[in-house]
Amino acid sequence: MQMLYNDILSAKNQNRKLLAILLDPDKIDWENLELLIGKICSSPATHVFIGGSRVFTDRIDELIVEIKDRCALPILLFPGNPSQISHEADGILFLSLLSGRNPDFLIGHHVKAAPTLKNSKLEIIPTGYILIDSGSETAVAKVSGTNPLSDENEIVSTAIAGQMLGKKLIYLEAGSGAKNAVHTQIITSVSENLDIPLIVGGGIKTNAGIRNAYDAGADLVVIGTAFENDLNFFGND
Ligand SMILES: CC(C)=CCC/C(C)=C/CC/C(C)=C/CC/C(C)=C/COP(=O)(O)OP(=O)(O)O
Ligand SMILES: O=P(O)(O)OC[C@@H](O)CO
Ligand SMILES: [Mg+2]
Repeated sequence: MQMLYNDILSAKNQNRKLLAILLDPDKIDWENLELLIGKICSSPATHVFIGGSRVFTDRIDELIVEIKDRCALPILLFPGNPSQISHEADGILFLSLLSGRNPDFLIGHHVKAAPTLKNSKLEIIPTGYILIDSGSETAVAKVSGTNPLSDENEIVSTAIAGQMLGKKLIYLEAGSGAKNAVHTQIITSVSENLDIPLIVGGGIKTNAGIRNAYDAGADLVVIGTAFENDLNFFGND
């Protein structure tokens, strides 16, 4: 049963906006984990995403178990490669980097991960991942050796192709800590051309930035760096 996906879909249909906090397992302050989890639980977040373009720690399982012990939010893996798969999570954004032409990130990592995922209880959500130019080179561009897109027509066409390929979500990514978030005009054009839910993330630094992304047509917004830097971010304006 596609519980997680059905919830995202019904939220979209009811215009109920969703918010994910992205945790990079390498950047966890383990001494203050309880505080972090408390802040996540009392935040407006509806989901927790876990991942990074590169992750070196072997404590992903432990991190997820700790969060699940204290917090009821669904946990979705957001992996840069197959080494980040944890069976403790609820689901996985099975990302294909549609903005690039690197076969490893279009299908190669997926082939490697498939046997493990087939034997797991993780809910698998095929996701078209589109890297958008945000003013400077991002970690995703570096690890994948691909260029971000900047042309609006190409971005919209890529998103439509993703939906036609059967992706269940489209994710417009400016890159973690990006100088500029995805432009509202791009979010609107893409959302008007899609039936499936639209995720937007990267470089959103204020609560007003979250609202702008929602108003432009994002169904789910991802916040990583701003929350990492300030655990009271969601109390600010
Ligand atoms: C199918 C499996 C198992 C993996 C898919 C692999 C693909 C196609 C990934 C897409 C490209 C990619 C490298 C995505 C990483 C997404 C991510 C978690 C970004 C988070 O931010 P970071 O790039 O780690 O930022 P920092 O450098 O600030 O930590
Ligand atoms: O860290 P930030 O800039 O919030 O980006 C979140 C996420 O979209 C990155 O993959
Ligand atoms: Mg990272």
